[in-house]
Amino acid sequence: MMKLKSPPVNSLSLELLTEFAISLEKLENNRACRGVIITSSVPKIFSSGLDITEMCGKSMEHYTEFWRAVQEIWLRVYSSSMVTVAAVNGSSPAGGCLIALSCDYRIMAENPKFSIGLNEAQLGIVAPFWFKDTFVNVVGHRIAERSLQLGSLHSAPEAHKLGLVDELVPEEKLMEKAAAVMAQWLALPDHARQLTKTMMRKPVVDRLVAHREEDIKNFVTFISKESIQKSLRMYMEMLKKRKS
Ligand SMILES: CCCCC/C=C\CCC/C=C/CC(=O)SCCNC(=O)CCNC(=O)[C@H](O)C(C)(C)COP(=O)(O)OP(=O)(O)OC[C@H]1O[C@@H](n2cnc3c(N)ncnc32)[C@H](O)[C@@H]1OP(=O)(O)O
Repeated sequence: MMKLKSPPVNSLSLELLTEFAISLEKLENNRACRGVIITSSVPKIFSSGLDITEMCGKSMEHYTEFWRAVQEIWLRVYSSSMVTVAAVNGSSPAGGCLIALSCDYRIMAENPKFSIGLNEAQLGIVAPFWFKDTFVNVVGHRIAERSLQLGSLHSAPEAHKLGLVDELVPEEKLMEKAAAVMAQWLALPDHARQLTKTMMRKPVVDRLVAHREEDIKNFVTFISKESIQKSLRMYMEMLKKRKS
């Protein structure tokens, strides 16, 4: 099991992304480890997505390093040879949702206060093509398009209805259910499951691998624009105001 632990809200900072990638690599290289459940040890939050402070007021070099780390974590989770189950035990906007979408199966706590989705448009930013492709592969083109254009965050019941999560279970049963799903998936021979997973996901993975440097350049150019920086600053202010 891998538990995201970066209070208060599990923002995906460069440090957390780097630790996450190293832990995944260790598991991937351990022949005895055939599956991983990804969850959070922060109450009510799976992950608040990418750490916005990493994308605000920093240098081009920093944005480059940060975006490479974001790409890396997606590549590792999405193309993992292990069975990956997301036990979504709290809200999961944007980058947090991407991690869940990149797993093989998603189980979410059935709490209507928890929400999940790719809400980038609400921040005035655009989800890159590989976020979009991952989303489309889970929910289909029409639902993904509407949800992305509106930057929707869906309540747990709504997310289940749309197919964004596979199952809802009472909060106290989440880990038990995740273990049961893992056992079901691990009952199959690894090689057949792995080859099938690769067949389904390879085109999307290959697309980023082929355009990785271009994608970094696009991100750095986009995020460095003063208008985008202003939107991000306003969003952070809104988060702080909402609190007080
Ligand atoms: C055309 C070419 C295109 C190329 C473009 C390429 C790429 C651009 C796309 C980049 C992709 C970005 C994806 C992302 O993940 S962006 C992040 C999106 N995340 C969010 O919108 C979530 C925001 N947070 C929340 O909604 C809430 O915090 C919450 C997660 C629901 C939790 O609520 P609550 O428990 O009430 O906690 P607070 O709101 O009080 O937060 C506590 C604390 O944490 C700070 N914070 C929250 N989220 C983030 C974050 N993502 N990054 C950094 N900091 C965050 C919040 O400001 C509070 O701080 P203070 O205690 O200091 O006030």
